[in-house]
Amino acid sequence: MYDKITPPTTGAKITFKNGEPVVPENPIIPFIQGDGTGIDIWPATEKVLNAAVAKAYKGTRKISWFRVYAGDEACDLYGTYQYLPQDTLTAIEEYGVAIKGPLTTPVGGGIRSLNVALRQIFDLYTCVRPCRYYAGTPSPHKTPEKLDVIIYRENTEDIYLGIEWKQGSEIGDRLIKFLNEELIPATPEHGKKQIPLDAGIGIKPISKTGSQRLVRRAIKHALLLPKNKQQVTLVHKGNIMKYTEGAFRDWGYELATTEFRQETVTERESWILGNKEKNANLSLEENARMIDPGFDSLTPEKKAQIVKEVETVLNTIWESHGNGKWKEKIMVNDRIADSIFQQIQTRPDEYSILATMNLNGDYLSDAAAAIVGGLGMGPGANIGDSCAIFEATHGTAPKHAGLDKINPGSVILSGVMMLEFMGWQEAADLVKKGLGDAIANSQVTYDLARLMEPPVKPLKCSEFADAIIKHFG
Ligand SMILES: NC(=O)C1=CN([C@@H]2O[C@H](COP(=O)(O)OP(=O)(O)OC[C@H]3O[C@@H](n4cnc5c(N)ncnc54)[C@H](OP(=O)(O)O)[C@@H]3O)[C@@H](O)[C@H]2O)C=CC1
Ligand SMILES: O=C(O)CCC(=O)C(=O)O
Ligand SMILES: [Mg+2]
Repeated sequence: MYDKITPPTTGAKITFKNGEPVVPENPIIPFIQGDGTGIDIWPATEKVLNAAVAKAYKGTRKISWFRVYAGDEACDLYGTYQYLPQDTLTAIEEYGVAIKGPLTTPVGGGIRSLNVALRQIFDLYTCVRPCRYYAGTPSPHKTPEKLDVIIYRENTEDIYLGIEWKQGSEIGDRLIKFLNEELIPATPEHGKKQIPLDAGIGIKPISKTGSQRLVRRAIKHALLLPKNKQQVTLVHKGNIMKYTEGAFRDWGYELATTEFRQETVTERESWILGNKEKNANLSLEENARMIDPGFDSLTPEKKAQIVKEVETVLNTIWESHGNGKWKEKIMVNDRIADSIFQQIQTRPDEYSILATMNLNGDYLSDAAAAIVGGLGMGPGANIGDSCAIFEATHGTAPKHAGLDKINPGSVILSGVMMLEFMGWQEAADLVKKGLGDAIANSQVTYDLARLMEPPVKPLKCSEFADAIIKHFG
């Protein structure tokens, strides 16, 4: 079945039932060490996860690691350009849950992202990236503890689908000609716009199915959070990209107010209900004026539309959501993407789950990680209906590779997410405690040490792993 790798002789497969993992006591879990600093981070991660499982379950549970290859080391083993060998894909498909270090993607040309390819091949449509603060972590932000968000990033479409044509390529030029001469003139709203003849072209597909399955998972997660964190914010640039990013927002609201009607309230609905609660005699038009500050300057048609919106909300959900009942529901709101970058800094405690499309989520996850300690503290999971691959937010950080220096925190915390996904909460809790206590005792790698006041002597990557294990208690 495999060409150059052999699965462990002990252990069993994780399977999936209705999208949930069914985990044996001794699961076989494939791992990709990764390029660049993967060589430092992976051994540290494996050591910490093994120690936590051994301590939590005293030998009754154990992970059998199965080394599989991707990136540079795959080319070393399988031959030139064999960046993502079939063996690796077969192993991940067979064993269902995997964990990986970072993989290199060249800019401008060369291979497309192996990271993105894995997400697409296994339809891992949800990228989950929690950004939470561990006490004692130095941060450039004054109140990093106020940020506690989980980014739910759509993981398979948007411009990451990778359908692009290089400037000057034959098909790219044909496409521009076709658009300029036929499709754009046939679309009156585009007026006399034309695409520059020397442009590269990329396609940005955002589908209803892709958007709604992502938002569905985000809302399901919100249902499990404490009441004060039960909120999902749809992040988009829909003012500019109306039929892609704007549609993501609309489809998100549509899903929330149909599939989760009893569990959710939208921000606009909460305003309408709240206005009526404060003044039972408020007319529909007065209510409409209060939810839309520019109401009086709108056209009659637009005014009528908003009055109708108010009427529909009051007719359909007053009974289930009115008289303050909406305060017990999951709040679904939306924010423009550029605004959310400043909001997570200026009003971090107002946000909880941020549901995004692929590109916005990529940007936002590095920005949010920076607030809580940097890319060394940014874990992640790529989750589909029958497979999950855990990986950090950061990349290969090549200048630090092989120096036993880099912070393994993000991949270790990705391992924590994997243990939680498997239901091995006791082991996950041990790692979180160990990592939290190591940081609280200023036992940290260079990235955090340099931000501490007064500065502390940094631990090596491997020493940080040992410190975490010592702090299991
Ligand atoms: N999922 C994946 O596998 C990903 C892969 N990549 C790929 O990685 C390669 C390198 O990308 P690059 O843009 O340099 O981004 P990286 O995320 O690899 O690194 C950028 C900088 O972030 C800091 N950093 C990254 N990881 C850590 C860590 N574990 N601990 C502490 N600090 C960290 C370092 O800053 P400093 O030097 O200031 O300390 C580093 O120089 C590219 O080929 C890119 O495509 C990128 C993102 C995700
Ligand atoms: O695949 C890559 O090289 C980059 C991906 C990335 O930045 C991310 O998923 O956060
Ligand atoms: Mg990224």
